[in-house]
Amino acid sequence: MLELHEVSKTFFAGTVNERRALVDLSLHLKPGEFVTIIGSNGAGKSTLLNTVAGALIPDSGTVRLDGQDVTRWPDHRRARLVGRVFQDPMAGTAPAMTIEQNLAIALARGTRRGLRRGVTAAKRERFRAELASLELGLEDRLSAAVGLLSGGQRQALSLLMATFSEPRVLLLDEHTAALDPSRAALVTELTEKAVARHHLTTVMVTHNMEQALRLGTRLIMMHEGRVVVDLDGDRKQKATVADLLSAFEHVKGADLGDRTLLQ
Ligand SMILES: Nc1ncnc2c1ncn2[C@@H]1O[C@H](COP(=O)(O)OP(=O)(O)OP(=O)(O)O)[C@@H](O)[C@H]1O
Repeated sequence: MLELHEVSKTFFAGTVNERRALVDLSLHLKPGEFVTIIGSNGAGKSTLLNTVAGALIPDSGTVRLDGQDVTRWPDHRRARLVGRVFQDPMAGTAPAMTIEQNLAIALARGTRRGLRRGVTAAKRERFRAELASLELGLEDRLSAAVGLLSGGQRQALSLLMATFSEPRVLLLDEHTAALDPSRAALVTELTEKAVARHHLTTVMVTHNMEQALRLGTRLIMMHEGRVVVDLDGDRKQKATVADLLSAFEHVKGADLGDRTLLQ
């Protein structure tokens, strides 16, 4: 479903500021696989997601999505294939537009500009039903400006917008990190439901080790642009925070950084 083969990306190559963000990184995800990614600061986690989304083109290597080589496709060309939710609740939605306008844009994602963005009665009914599944009462606020919603509500809406057109891969970039604990728990629960409902192939970056262990079917740890630990099946199920910490200790020079949460 998602195949990264020997992908490398270096910023400011050949200067004193050179940063090797991804180093010959290979990662193959089967359909429906849900991988959580942890790693030290600057390990390359966001660069990996940007490379899958097409926000960054790698220096070398290939990215294949659903069997197609998308390595050189710009992000707008991949929009239909990739859903993404960012850490910042403000990033995924247009605040001045209404809930239904935002949903209409998400539904039209990847189709030709200007086509099919209008809100018809049939679409409105679908939006109402989808919003009701969030259980936040948003189905009665279709005409409300998104800027009026709380951070948690906006993140739930962003998640819905990223998933309801069933992308081939869903990218979650620390999408619960900016929320208070109860809202983070709600968005996490909605994430699990959406992934299960649409059988989404998912890549989630998190600094929360407990979350990385509990969610998903596979866990990878990155360091200096490489995958240094890759656990799935029983090995992931049985792993503990202590195991992850000890794995980090065995990676030369690894520093968890001050943003990592152990539970
Ligand atoms: N647009 C950019 N321009 C220059 N350097 C960049 C850029 N994006 C990332 N880098 C560098 O590439 C390396 C990997 O960064 P990246 O943001 O992918 O790491 P990360 O694992 O997401 O880190 P964090 O957990 O701190 O968010 C870092 O050294 C970073 O400074």
